[in-house]
Formats: sequence, C-alpha cells, structure tokens
Amino acid sequence: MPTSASPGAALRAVSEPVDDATALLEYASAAHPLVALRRGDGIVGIGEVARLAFTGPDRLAKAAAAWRELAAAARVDDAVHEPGSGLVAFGAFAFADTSAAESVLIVPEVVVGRRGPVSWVTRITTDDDGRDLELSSPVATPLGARPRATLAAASLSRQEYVELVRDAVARIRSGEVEKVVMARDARAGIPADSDRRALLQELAEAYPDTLTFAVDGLLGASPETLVSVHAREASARVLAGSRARGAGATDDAAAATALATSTKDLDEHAFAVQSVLRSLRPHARAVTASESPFTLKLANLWHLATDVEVELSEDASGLDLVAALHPTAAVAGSPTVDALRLIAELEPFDRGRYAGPVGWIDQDGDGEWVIALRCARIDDDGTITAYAGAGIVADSDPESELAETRMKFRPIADALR
Ligand SMILES: C=C(O[C@H]1C=CC=C(C(=O)O)[C@@H]1O)C(=O)O
Repeated sequence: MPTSASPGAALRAVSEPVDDATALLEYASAAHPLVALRRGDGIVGIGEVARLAFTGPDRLAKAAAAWRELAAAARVDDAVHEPGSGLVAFGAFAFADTSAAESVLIVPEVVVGRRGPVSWVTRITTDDDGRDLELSSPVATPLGARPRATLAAASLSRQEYVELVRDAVARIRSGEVEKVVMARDARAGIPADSDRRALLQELAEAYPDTLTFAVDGLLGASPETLVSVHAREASARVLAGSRARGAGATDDAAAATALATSTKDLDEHAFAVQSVLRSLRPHARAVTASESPFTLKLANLWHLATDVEVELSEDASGLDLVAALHPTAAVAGSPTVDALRLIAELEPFDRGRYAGPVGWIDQDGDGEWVIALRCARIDDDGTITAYAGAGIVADSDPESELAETRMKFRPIADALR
C-alpha cells in the first residue's frame, strides 16, 4: 500500500509547463497508478502527499467540505491554467452507504499532465516549513509486460444471475420499483508485481472516448461522465440502454437501430436522464438536454446516450454535484431509495467502488467525475475483481441481461487476454 498521510499543514502546489509529456502512463506508478486519461490527454499522479478517507451515507458531502477547506488553505502557483493543472486530488467513492470500502481523495506529490499541445508538471508538498519546492523531475519508465488472466464468475454463477434478474423483474411487475440495476462480479489473479499500467494502456487504446482511470486499486475505462465541471459550466453524459455491436456493418447498423427504437431501452434510458436532471436542476441557472437520445458506439457495445449541459447557478464544486447526483438511475434504478433497498437485498456482494463516482477535482472545484463502470479492483496481491451490471425494467429478458453483462466485462476481460 502507498503510505497514507493527512496533511498536517496547508498544501503548496506549483505547476510549470514542460516539454511534451506524450506517454503520460510512463510516469505513473506500476503498482499504484493514479490516472485520468482521455484520448491521450489528462493527468497522472505520482506519490501521495495527503489521503483523506470517508465512509457512510455522508461520504460525498464530507469529501466536498473537506476538499473546500483544504483547497482554501492551499498556496497554489499555477503558470499553466489548464484543466488538471494546479492543486488536484484523485477520488474514488463507494457505491453504497453501507459499503465496507473506504472512499478516498488522494493528493499526489507530483502530477504530470497534458492537454493538446500543453504539458506540465505540478509539485505538491505540505507548506509547514516554508521550504521552496525542490523535487526531482518525474521519471518515465517503459511499461512492463501486460498481465494475462481469465475472469471467472465469482459471487453468482451465470445461472444464479439469470435467476436474480428473474426475481428483479417479478418485483418490478409487482410495483415495488420501476427499474433496478443488477450487477455481478468476476474474479481472476495476476502476479502481485504486475505492471497495472499495461492494462491501462490497453483500455485507453481500445476505448479512446472513455475516461481511462486508476485510483487506489480501482481501474477501468468508463463511458459515462457523471459530471465534468469547468468555469461554472457543467456537463454530463447519461448512458442507459445497451446492445452488443453487430458482427458486420449491416448487423451493426441493425443493432444500433434496434436499440434506438426499443421501448424497453428508451424507458430504461428515460429513468436515468430524469434522475440526472432532477439532481442538477437545484444547482443550475439553465439545463439543456437533447430531446431524444443518440446511439454511442464503443468497441464492445452500443449505448443510448444523452448529453446534458448545465450553467451553474452557484459556486458548486464537482464534488457538490457528484454528491447531488450519486447514485443515478443508470447504476441504482428508480425510485432510488427502493432500488437501493432491492440491490442490498438481492445482490450477494458489496459493490465496493464499482458504480461509484471516480475522478479528480482541482483547487477551484473544477474536475471530471465518471461513474466507475467497465472496471475492476486489483488488490496488492494481484487478485482482480471485475464488475458489470444491467438496468432491469418490467420487460427485461434475464438471458439477454446476462449477455449484456458479458459484453460489459469485455473491456477488462480483453485487457487481460
Ligand atoms: C451498470 C452498468 O452500465 C450502466 C451504464 C450504461 C448502460 C447500462 C444498461 O444498459 O444497463 C447500465 O445502466 C455497467 O456497465 O456495469
């Protein structure tokens, strides 16, 4: 484990432009990478100058308040002024209020970042002795071999998952909930000293439009932006409703059309959009969302997607908005409270940080948060636990939902292949 520390004193961060930092992943730790990358741009953290941990129902609100305080006390010299320069923390939060998994904000000692033509390094330290920051330059090391392993069903066999979905459909038809997301887990093992960056590289190449992330052992490639905040504007990409990609061009186009015209998927999607709009409205001067969803193409799946743009009405930070949004109907269901109760009752495992918010925040509260999907936890001993879920509504077919979860395991399964 990395050393943990809470900042005894205020933090000081200095960002300076550097020559092109092309292969950002080469700066990350092989064992404990801190990464947020999209199409080659983003930030990589090295070391830990502070780790804030939270648990329980208020974990997000507590994190938002703690970060506000820490950022207000920090001394930041940012000569770069790009999203991700200056003081940043990476965060990963548990899905459930009762989860045993700790939710964390990690402030790295060094950040290497890149956005288009601009590259930078940020050095962060505690400001207690008034020292000038003189840390050595970050070192790029070539990625190691990609670890190989095969995922196997863990807490539930495939048949048990099918039965779980059948139970969920019955509970929906009896009127208990309108939609519930049912997940399953799968496990594999890699050597403890495997280079996690090699898996991230594979995810980033196969899923360039997702956020490839790694925070505190959780890594993945999420297509779903919970909220991205920059200069008092926020955006979200809501996903719900999925189809496997077709084998050839004709099949693939037919899969997209079938998805775009499926009442079951459009209903499932509408619940997710409504839950996001409801959560964002109190913080918004204006909210814009397209009237009907578009089909988003990923390497493994088609998704129904809606982009939401928000003009913020107050000084809400990314974490304030995350606290308002989580859990959306894309990962919990609708109505939220009833769906969460059903998940706790039916799913025989702790989701940990799967389906929770993961991302980063800067000193101004700006940042990018996605829902931790298409992801796995890798323990220090090399045990991998991957997760995949599907939104269940009254018309769901249990076998199709099982097939959908298999497609959602593919990013992790393929990266390990
Ligand atoms: C719960 C997952 O996906 C969600 C996001 C997009 C589409 C979904 C669906 O079609 O069911 C899920 O709501 C997952 O990938 O584990």
